[in-house]
Amino acid sequence: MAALCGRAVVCSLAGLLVLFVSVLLIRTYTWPERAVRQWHWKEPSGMELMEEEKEQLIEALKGAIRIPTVSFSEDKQNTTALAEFGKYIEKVFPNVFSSKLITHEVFGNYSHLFKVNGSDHTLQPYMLLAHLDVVPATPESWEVSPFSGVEQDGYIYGRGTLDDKSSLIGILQALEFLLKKGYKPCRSFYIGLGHDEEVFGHRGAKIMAEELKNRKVKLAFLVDEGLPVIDGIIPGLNCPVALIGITEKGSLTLKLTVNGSPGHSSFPPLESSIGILSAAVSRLEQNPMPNKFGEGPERAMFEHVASKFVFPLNIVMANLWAFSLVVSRFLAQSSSTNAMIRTTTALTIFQSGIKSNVVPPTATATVNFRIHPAQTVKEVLDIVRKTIQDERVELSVMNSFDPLPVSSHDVESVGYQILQHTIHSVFSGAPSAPAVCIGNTDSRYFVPLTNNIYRFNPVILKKEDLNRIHGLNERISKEALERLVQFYFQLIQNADIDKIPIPHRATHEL
Ligand SMILES: CCCCCCCC/C=C\CCCCCCCC(=O)N[C@@H](CCCCN)C(=O)O
Ligand SMILES: [Zn+2]
Ligand SMILES: [Zn+2]
Repeated sequence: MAALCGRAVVCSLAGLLVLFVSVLLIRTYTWPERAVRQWHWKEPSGMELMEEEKEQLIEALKGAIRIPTVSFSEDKQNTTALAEFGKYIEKVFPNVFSSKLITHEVFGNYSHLFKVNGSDHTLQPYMLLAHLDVVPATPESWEVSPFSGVEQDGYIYGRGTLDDKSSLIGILQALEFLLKKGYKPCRSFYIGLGHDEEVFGHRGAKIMAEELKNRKVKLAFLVDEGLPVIDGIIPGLNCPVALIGITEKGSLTLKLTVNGSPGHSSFPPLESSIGILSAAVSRLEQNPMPNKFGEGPERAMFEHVASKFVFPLNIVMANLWAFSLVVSRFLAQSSSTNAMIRTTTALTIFQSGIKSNVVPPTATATVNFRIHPAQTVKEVLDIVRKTIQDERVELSVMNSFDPLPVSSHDVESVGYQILQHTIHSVFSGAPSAPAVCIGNTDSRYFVPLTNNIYRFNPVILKKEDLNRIHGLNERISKEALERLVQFYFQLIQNADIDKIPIPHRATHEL
């Protein structure tokens, strides 16, 4: 009897296991079979650049890098360089500045807004954004001078080659080439070039967005800087994947202050302001914000590219219903993937003390949180207070905003489809996936103008290049720069598609 029962249990378990494995395999090998509406794409012209055009493009970027448009803080920018940059683009892109199709305005002295007037006024305009300011660079730590625009081994080096002068020059150069070829757009579009993105964009992009809103402009979609085509960044993903930022993390910057008792270091207080503050920031770092994998759009990103993972990770990614805990633990292991799954905590400034035998009265620290789409500023603040649990640590909010709305990214979404199609043809069939942009962009000011904001940097980025953004030896290969221009060249032409999709066969999305 007991033996019979035992056998029944074993059979049931085996049956369940077979069922479980079958579900895993069915989901893996029929995934993702989403129907994509096929639009009636016109063939964009002139995909290949001529040698002379390539040379012009490379010189245009080098010249832009040599103008040190550095933003140190909101009140400290290199305004001489910002003004020079305005004259520079006027000289390098004469057709853009003289075309009768284009109007040009300056905002906040150094930001530029172009409107390229299309022939079909029934089509809603779209917008391309980039910025001309850059973060500071410490020349002594670089292999080449960061503002020399030096070319070495097929790369152009310099601050801004990835963030964001390459895109700025790419957009203007693509338009310059198109105008030279006699191109006239059907759909109108705006180009916004902000001059203070790296220090919040209050005087550039924010003012431009407010003015467009006053003019009652509504945008079909907007493309700004953002996530790249990643290559080798997610272990097990066996091809480059273009990540399209359909939302952007929120941000909270806190200043922590401890006022203690100052005095002679020969009879120090039992607890100093430095000690109390250090313990508080250490608690914040040692207790990361909760893992939110699966509660925001990051889950869709993995599902989109599930079939591109090597075996057996393809099974795991196509079955996140069963494996999301394992995957989230795995993603928490590296800083770039960790940033996708939780609100991050970055200790960025720590200040106290003036002399070795003086106990300082005050210690301050700045902590920057990037807020996961499934959380809010308020929730993060509550967790911070609970984690620090020390009333001697005063908290003040320096700036904050909640995560940005999720843009449409379905088969009916014109902007997303135009972007996806352009990526597919320029990046040799690379799949794209919706994702969460972990950095912040000027595009957030345009939320009142459109529900369709996409943050995408048309450059392939490998793991070893990640730290060059805002870091040392920032660079772009000449080949990547050419591809970037081809991307904007095609995007502008593809955006001329009308609103009526041609019903077509269902096919793989990727
Ligand atoms: C599944 C993991 C995939 C990880 C991929 C990580 C790829 C990271 C590559 C690029 C980073 C994206 C950067 C997006 C643009 C950020 C622009 C920027 O630097 N913005 C500043 C604004 C500063 C405003 C004033 N503080 C920022 O976010 O700090
Ligand atoms: Zn940038
Ligand atoms: Zn930046």
